[in-house]
Amino acid sequence: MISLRQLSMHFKVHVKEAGFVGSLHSLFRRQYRRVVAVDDISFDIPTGEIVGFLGPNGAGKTTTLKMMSGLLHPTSGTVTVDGHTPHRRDAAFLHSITLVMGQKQQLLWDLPASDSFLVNQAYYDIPDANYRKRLGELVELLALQRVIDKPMRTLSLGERMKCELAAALLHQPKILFLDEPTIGLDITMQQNVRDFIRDYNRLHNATVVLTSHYMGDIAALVSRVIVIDNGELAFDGTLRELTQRVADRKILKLHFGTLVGRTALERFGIVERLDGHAATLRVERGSVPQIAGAILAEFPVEDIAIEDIPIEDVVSSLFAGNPPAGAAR
Ligand SMILES: Nc1ncnc2c1ncn2[C@@H]1O[C@H](COP(=O)(O)OP(=O)(O)OP(=O)(O)O)[C@@H](O)[C@H]1O
Repeated sequence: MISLRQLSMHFKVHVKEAGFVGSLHSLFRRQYRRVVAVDDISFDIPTGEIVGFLGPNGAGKTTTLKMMSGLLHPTSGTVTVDGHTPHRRDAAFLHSITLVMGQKQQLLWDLPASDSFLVNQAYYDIPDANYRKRLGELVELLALQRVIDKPMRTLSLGERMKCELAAALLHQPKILFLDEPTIGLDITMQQNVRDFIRDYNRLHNATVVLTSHYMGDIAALVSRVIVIDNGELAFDGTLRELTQRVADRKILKLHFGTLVGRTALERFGIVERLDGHAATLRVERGSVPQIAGAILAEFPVEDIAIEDIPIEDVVSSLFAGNPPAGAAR
């Protein structure tokens, strides 16, 4: 179980004055600005859950992950991970977690991954038999057979990411902090990494906390999303609840018995698509029953379906800096 209580992180940032004279000034009279990266966040994550962190750039997601994995000491509040206080970084805690940062490579560039794996074996004190078994499983699951003996610098981005994941999981952590694990990967490789994370979660009942800008990762993996905006908790619930709360519109998919003109349909909502007898309309959520009724009365409708706004659209509006209205759970 991971528990955050009123967790905050403030950074003190040196403010430099502009120009040469300003730089001189700053040398003698240093001025600081406070950046509130995380502001009074509380939530619990039970063992075995996969949680997605969403929010615009600079919202505080990575800072929260760093506090949960013990890289940063919170300014105030508490975080406990399976009873450990992360920033104390005691051995039992370090053995139970892993942190993978998609933007930051941790394996040595000039060495093959197999050498870095041995370093991790020594660091985590993994007995030989266990090491060979786990490595075998990871190499198999991630299809790394032809990759691990080549120097990292000769590998593709996707191959490097898979090696990073293998190295990060050799000690079989129960808690995975994954910061943009699929960044820069092509679609097939993203899918492979996603499948792998899901399998690992099921196999080991591992808790996974994930940030990603890729909707595919979120939709495929997480049962719960936590939205952070401007350092604050903006939403905590399921993807479906998020869609319902954020989207003030719904989609009407219609199939008509005859051709229907665009202008006739525009009276009811935004026409997203009109293709022969098929049309897609975006309509106000609250007016769906009246609009559907009026369309059915006016046109020869053969089929009608009412759907939520695609989750991709919901999330891209979050990343565009329009946080969901409504209080956190
Ligand atoms: N070491 C630091 N010193 C000063 N400010 C920092 C530091 N680390 C993060 N920040 C600031 O804290 C805020 C939150 O940053 P953070 O990296 O946690 O956001 P994020 O949600 O992970 O963003 P992104 O999606 O772009 O990775 C930002 O304003 C960032 O500039």
